[in-house]
Amino acid sequence: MTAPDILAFSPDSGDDELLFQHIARDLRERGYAICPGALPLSLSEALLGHLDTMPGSRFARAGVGREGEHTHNRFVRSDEICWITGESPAGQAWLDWSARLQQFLNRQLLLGLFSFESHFAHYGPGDFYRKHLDAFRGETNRVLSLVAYLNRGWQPDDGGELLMYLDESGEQTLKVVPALGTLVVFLSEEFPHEVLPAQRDRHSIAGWFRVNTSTAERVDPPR
Ligand SMILES: O=C(O)CCC(=O)C(=O)O
Ligand SMILES: [Fe+2]
Repeated sequence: MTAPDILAFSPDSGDDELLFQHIARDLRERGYAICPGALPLSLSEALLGHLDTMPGSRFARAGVGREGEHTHNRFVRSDEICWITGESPAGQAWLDWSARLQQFLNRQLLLGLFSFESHFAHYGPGDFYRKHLDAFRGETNRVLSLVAYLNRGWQPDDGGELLMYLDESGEQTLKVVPALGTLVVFLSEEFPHEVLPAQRDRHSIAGWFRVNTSTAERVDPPR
């Protein structure tokens, strides 16, 4: 297993431009970017504060599959999610920040990202999400996946890593610790990945930038 070098950002830098440049460069060069401590601290704090106030009833068991084939398959994933609509100030701040990233990447990489959907995810102890792709080649308009972790004090033996498969053979993998402020961005069609079970509650946001296709009117899948 080889872990490519990862450039860390100071969470206090407050300089989105530098971070966005780093993400754009890594996406261009290898199709993914992993940025520990990169989510602006004020945004992390706001999202954590919001999570604290959210009743568990706002979360619903996550499903898999597209519209017609949408199912709740406990063998594939066992987390629960809550879509981010922007009705809370923290949710809106997240959407604003993601919109700035979208605009930057569109300018730099001409990706034509058109919209963004995202949800909070909660994995309880033992929960997992088996190996999957966020988009299937030619079948969907999810282009870029964005994950942000919201876990203070994550310890090495807490588990819950994101395991990314970097090559077709599945030999080259990368484990990402879901520590507060770590961001992962990757081409949705290119990288299978899975969430390993954790020993404790694991909070994150998962989001997808989409292009506008002829099927864009459909709710596809977000559920
Ligand atoms: O939380 C993570 O590390 C990744 C989640 C994920 O793969 C997904 O929601 O599609
Ligand atoms: Fe995923």
